[in-house]
Amino acid sequence: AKGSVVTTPINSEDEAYDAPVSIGTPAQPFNLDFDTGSSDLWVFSSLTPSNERNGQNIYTASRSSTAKQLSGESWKISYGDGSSSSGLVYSDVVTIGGLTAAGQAVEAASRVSQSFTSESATDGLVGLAFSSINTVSPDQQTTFFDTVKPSLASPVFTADLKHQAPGTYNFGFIDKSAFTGSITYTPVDNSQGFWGFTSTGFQVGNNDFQQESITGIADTGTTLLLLPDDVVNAYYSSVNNAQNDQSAGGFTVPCDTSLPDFSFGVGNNGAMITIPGSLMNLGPSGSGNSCFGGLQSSGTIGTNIFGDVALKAAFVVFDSGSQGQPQLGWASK
Ligand SMILES: O=C(Cc1ccccc1)Nn1cnc2ccccc21
Repeated sequence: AKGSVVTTPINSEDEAYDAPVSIGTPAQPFNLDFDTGSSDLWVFSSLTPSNERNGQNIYTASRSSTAKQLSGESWKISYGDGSSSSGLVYSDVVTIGGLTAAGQAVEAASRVSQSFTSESATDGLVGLAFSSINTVSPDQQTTFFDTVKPSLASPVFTADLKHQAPGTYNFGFIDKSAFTGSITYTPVDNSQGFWGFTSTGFQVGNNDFQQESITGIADTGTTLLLLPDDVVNAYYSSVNNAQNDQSAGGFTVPCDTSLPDFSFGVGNNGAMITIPGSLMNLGPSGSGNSCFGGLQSSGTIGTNIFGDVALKAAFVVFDSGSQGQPQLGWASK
């Protein structure tokens, strides 16, 4: 089987990307954030207090003839940015891009934190990291990808995010028309449950390539590209009037400045993904006439994060192991 679903930026800053998902019988429609940085499929629900909702679609299990509560099961998740949600668990039919997962764990929120409430465009998340970090307790559940994997023509999914334009998540196949050149594969360390890999280094504009092992995760659920301070300083030191403005939350640049490209190395054959300078500006920072940089410090996080700013410059293959070992494939587009 194969699936293909269109994913769309939720706002003019490409802050996150939603895609349509149907849950239950008859189908209840949702717009969910596909997140390769977590492994819970959760939705706003009839359990979510009305003062924590803001127009989101809600899942009502009692209206689905195929919903079954997983008794005694619950979930509770917190994300790196401090946001969180928790609730109860049902199994139900979940359809994404023509692919149907019967008996998928659907995590119904009985509470959500403020940033989820205020993001009215997003009704929840589809976790696409490894099932080893799914939070359902006492019986851990599988991600949508793991649930449908046995039925897929190939145990892969791909992410093709775009700047201010619809992109695509495909399941079970690689669309050769979606990228240029060849795909460079690199091994994945999934010991922490993420799509972890090591980039071989970086390049600012047309300067020399800087060889530096940069270990991080490919995370569609994170907006920014979060890298070590030496990389971030090398980039912004090449931008006139760039400044690290704590009141803005990081590096800002003058909004009318053309920015250098930023490239990062993948694989052991010298391949690079190049983020055009235009995509390194995320728009007004909220203070002064400065704009917020798409590259920021991973500082105290403990890992580097190749978020949407990086991923939207590439066609990315999340390969769970057609060769036994999970791997990430990177291609330009
Ligand atoms: O939380 C983060 C970014 C982050 C910030 C600081 C430390 C570590 C990571 N991304 N993310 C990934 N999936 C998410 C889902 C919801 C909210 C944020 C999400």
